[in-house]
Amino acid sequence: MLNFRSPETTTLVSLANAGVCRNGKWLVRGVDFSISRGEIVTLIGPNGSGKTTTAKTAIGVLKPDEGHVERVAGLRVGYVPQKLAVDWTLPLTVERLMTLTGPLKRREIDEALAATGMLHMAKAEVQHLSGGEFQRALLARAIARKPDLLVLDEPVQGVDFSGEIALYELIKQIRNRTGCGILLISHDLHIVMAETDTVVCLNGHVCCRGTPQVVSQSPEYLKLFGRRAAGALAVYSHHHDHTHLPDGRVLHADGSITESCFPDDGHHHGEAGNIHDHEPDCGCGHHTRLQGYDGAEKRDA
Ligand SMILES: Nc1ncnc2c1ncn2[C@@H]1O[C@H](COP(=O)(O)OP(=O)(O)OP(=O)(O)O)[C@@H](O)[C@H]1O
Repeated sequence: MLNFRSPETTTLVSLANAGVCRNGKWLVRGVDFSISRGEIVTLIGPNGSGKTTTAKTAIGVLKPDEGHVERVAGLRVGYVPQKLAVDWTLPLTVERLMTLTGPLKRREIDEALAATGMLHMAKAEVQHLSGGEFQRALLARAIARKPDLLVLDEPVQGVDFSGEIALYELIKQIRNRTGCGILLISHDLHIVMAETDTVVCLNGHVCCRGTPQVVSQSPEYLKLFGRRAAGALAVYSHHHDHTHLPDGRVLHADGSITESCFPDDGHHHGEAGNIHDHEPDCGCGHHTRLQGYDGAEKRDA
């Protein structure tokens, strides 16, 4: 297998202090990360935290209003958007979906459908596909033009647990076979694809980042999710020093509340990677978003 993490690996995209502003409001700000060939970067964060905005900025669909984005010359991007503007009242087969936005050779269509296990469904109507089949069809469409970078915006949405594991295994196979870089947006705040090299946690800015803590060795995890899941999924443990309240204001560790984050927010005291083990009620903004704001006593110390 190729050594994807060697230091000489090509950087495909890098963002430095990137920010996007609309109607006087910063949608994301101060975003730094890069994606290299063969690398998997996963963006997580609550709804509206700027994941899609960041991904679109990385691939050049949006221009940053501050900071810089650099892309390797001639970068080919395969993009699976979160939502697809398709008129569902019109008949549309899987193979027609493949060429909606540009021509492909028969061989390219068949190869991509075969790689995603969808060749037998080439003539099926897209409207009738299951959630997992639909995501596979979108993946086939994205890989057909042999991208250097694959951007997948919530590729496991509408897919059950076992379908999610199968999709992550497929994404891993695509990375291993083609060596492309992958930017993945995850709908889950704590469970990410096990192969993820770097998790970037957004909440209008980079709250924290690091490697997921691979738990496949843990007997408790194996008991809970089974061996197959342990190979595909990993837990990203993280811990924030402030909480984003439902009304958009920010509750800080000292109990003060401000309209927005401080420049140094999201960073922990001293250690590399900002990764800590934590309890489900550690008080990071994500939990309070999920569970409802329940007071200052659950804030980080
Ligand atoms: N063109 C725009 N003009 C104004 N606001 C926008 C625009 N695009 C996105 N937003 C806002 O920016 C914020 C970030 O949106 P974005 O879609 O990037 O978040 P997200 O983290 O991907 O969310 P989700 O998990 O719900 O998909 C949201 O509050 C959204 O309403």
